[in-house]
Amino acid sequence: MTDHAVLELEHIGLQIGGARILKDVSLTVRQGELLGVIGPNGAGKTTLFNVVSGIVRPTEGRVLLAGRDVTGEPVHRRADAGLGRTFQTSSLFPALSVLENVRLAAQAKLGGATSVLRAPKATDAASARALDALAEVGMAGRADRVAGDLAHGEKRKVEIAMCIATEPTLILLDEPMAGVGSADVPALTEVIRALHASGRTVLMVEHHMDVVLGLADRIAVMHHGELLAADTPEAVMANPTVQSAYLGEGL
Ligand SMILES: Nc1ncnc2c1ncn2[C@@H]1O[C@H](COP(=O)(O)OP(=O)(O)OP(=O)(O)O)[C@@H](O)[C@H]1O
Repeated sequence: MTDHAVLELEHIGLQIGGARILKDVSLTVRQGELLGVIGPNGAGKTTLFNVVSGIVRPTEGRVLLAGRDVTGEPVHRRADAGLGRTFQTSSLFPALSVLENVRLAAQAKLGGATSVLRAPKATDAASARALDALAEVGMAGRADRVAGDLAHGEKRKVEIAMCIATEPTLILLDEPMAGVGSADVPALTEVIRALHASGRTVLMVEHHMDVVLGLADRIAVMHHGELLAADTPEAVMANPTVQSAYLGEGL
């Protein structure tokens, strides 16, 4: 991990109608860091992710990617700037093969897919990148399978491969364990651990506390739209404010 800030959230606020969904959230993600975001249901975690990726524009504050203010920029410009994201629900094309799914993601980033002259070369580069990404998540052996036929945990791995095929500088994982059977959680956890070990920067919302505690360098705790704490897993678990926010919710 370095001190270089990949993402900076400065005093983020979001007001929708009379409701204050996010309140003065300031947070920095450093290069190579895995930062877990936790909080009870409705705390504002997904909304915060949407602010980072550009789906939702905050009513207050700034979002900086690698020091550049992207607050007013749309989703695709942030993707061009190095932001990669997975979603809570599956984003795979079920009728296409695993490789085709990942290649489409790589092609979208490499460009050239719409150019007749550059298409073959771009396709080769995209295929190579897609195979590398599949190997990284342990799915190279499944490249020719129809995506819709995969087990849920495997689909999640392919979605992560699609994300890394775009070579992002910051990866947002939105509840990567959502819908994954408990038997598949350890393998998926290891995929995320390996992503982090390879030096990638990851911001992850996850309800599975064991997973977050086992993977994160730091944990940010959201509650009622506020950031209660952002600290090491040990410090967060020992924090009385965090404990009371989770009272009755089984921290
Ligand atoms: N567009 C919107 N209009 C009104 N309220 C909204 C909107 N988007 C989110 N909210 C509210 O903001 C709060 C935070 O929602 P959010 O989905 O970000 O929470 P969360 O921490 O991700 O919850 P969960 O863990 O259940 O996914 C909730 O009370 C939600 O109802």
